[in-house]
Amino acid sequence: MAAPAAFSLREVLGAFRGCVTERREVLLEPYLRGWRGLIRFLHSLGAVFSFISRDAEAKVQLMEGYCRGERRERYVSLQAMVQYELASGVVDPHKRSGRADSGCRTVLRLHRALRWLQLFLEGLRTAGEDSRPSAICTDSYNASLAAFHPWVIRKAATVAFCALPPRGAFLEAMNVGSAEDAVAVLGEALPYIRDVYGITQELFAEHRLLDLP
Ligand SMILES: CCCCCCCC/C=C\CCCCCCCC(=O)N[C@@H](COP(=O)(O)O)[C@H](O)/C=C/CCCCCCCCCCCCC
Repeated sequence: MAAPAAFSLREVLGAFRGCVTERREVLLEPYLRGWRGLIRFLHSLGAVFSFISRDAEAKVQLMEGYCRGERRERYVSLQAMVQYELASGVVDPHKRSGRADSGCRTVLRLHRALRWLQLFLEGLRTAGEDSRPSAICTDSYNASLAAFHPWVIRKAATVAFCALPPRGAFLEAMNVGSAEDAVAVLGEALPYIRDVYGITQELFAEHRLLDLP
């Protein structure tokens, strides 16, 4: 069997660039492809991150199942998915209980993680050469995802972040050339990630889906 292709930041950039349509809809196929690329990168960082990649992978897989399933036309975009799952009662923003496998709930977890990613990449791009990815990652996590995680996950995540390589090695692992090249590609990728995050946030807020249990 062929070895999985190496991570490239350009692929992730391409996926997130292809997410938003002219009508400002977020397409699920490239969205999940972007996540697949990120998970691949996480694998390359070692087994200490596997509890994180397993969770992200399970969520992406669940969504891929919907995108290829019987109701795939309902899962072409986030907007179509929200409309369908609300109309069919798969999710109900007024009830505390809800289906743990709904698309809206699953995307909400990825969406919150996208905010972490945005902060982390912004930090990596703008911090000085002596900065440590572990510190930037911890700060970005505390400012975003941590609020949604119980103590034990926060603790495990913070310990794992300490294993991140130094900035130079981290940027080179993105496979776009030198650390300077990687910083330039991050600068290109960030507006697309920000846009996808902003549209999703607005959509979920409009339908009161930001607190789905
Ligand atoms: C552009 C390349 C450079 C950056 C590369 C970053 C690669 C990151 C890849 C994946 C990010 C992980 C996404 C994690 C999704 C977590 C979703 C979540 O919040 N799940 C929790 C709640 O789910 P339910 O129980 O409600 O179903 C779940 O409890 C979480 C469990 C695992 C721990 C999650 C810790 C998240 C830390 C995020 C930082 C990742 C650190 C990567 C270091 C570069």
